[in-house]
Amino acid sequence: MSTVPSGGKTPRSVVRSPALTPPADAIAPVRHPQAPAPGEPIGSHYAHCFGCGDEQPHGLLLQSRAGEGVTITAEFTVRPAHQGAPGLAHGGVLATALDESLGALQWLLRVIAVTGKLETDFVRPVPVGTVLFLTAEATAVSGRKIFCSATGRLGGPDGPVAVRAGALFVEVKVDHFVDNGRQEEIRAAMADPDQVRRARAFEVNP
Ligand SMILES: CCCCC/C=C\C/C=C\C/C=C\C/C=C/CCCC(=O)SCCNC(=O)CCNC(=O)[C@H](O)C(C)(C)COP(=O)(O)OP(=O)(O)OC[C@H]1O[C@@H](n2cnc3c(N)ncnc32)[C@H](O)[C@@H]1OP(=O)(O)O
Repeated sequence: MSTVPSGGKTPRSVVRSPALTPPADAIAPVRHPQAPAPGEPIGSHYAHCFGCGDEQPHGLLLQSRAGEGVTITAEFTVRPAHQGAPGLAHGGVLATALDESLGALQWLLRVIAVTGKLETDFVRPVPVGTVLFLTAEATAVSGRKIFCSATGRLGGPDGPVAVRAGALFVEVKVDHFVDNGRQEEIRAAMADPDQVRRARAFEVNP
């Protein structure tokens, strides 16, 4: 019989697909001079975002803070709306939390990017009521490609690892959203000066 506690897993090395390995000529990510200071909260990029928006009552309401270098920390409280099995978070919701925390790195790089690839490891079940403590880090940049990884821990920043992700984000222009988003929401976003300012600020780099 295993001595591993219920729900626990022996740590194993993470194997990522080749697309998540930066090429030899990739460079280290550079923290933008106007990035929020370490410890500063990173606001929602869009009020209707399922990951961080406060106008999504069943969303994750994930809250992020800037860390040192090109890192962020984030917290997500698992609520009953996020269940997959009785009393446990849905894996897709946990993937969303990882995706959103990785997305928040954009505030430190000051580029707009979308997830091209997201690889997730579900290490431990995450009960409803858990506060998932996430860290995310940009690890390399190659042209428009941003390589990054994230980890989610149960109950505290030093809690047991529950989820991990490796990801590739691809830099895009604001037009990516304008050209592809449903017109109703794009029109509303464009009519909101704060939203437009937020988006345009990312397109002007020193
Ligand atoms: C007015 C409204 C404005 C709203 C925005 C406002 C503010 C934004 C500010 C801040 C944002 C802050 C936080 C955001 C937080 C969000 C977190 C959630 C993020 C998401 O949840 S976002 C949704 C899911 N996401 C998508 O909806 C993407 C759909 N997709 C596409 O739109 C295209 O697919 C795209 C653009 C990815 C690439 O298309 P493309 O034509 O531009 O470029 P291309 O294909 O050439 O790829 C270039 C290089 O990336 C490699 N590459 C690409 N994809 C790969 C893959 N899957 N695996 C391996 N490599 C891949 C290629 O191999 C090539 O590599 P190489 O250069 O070496 O050849």
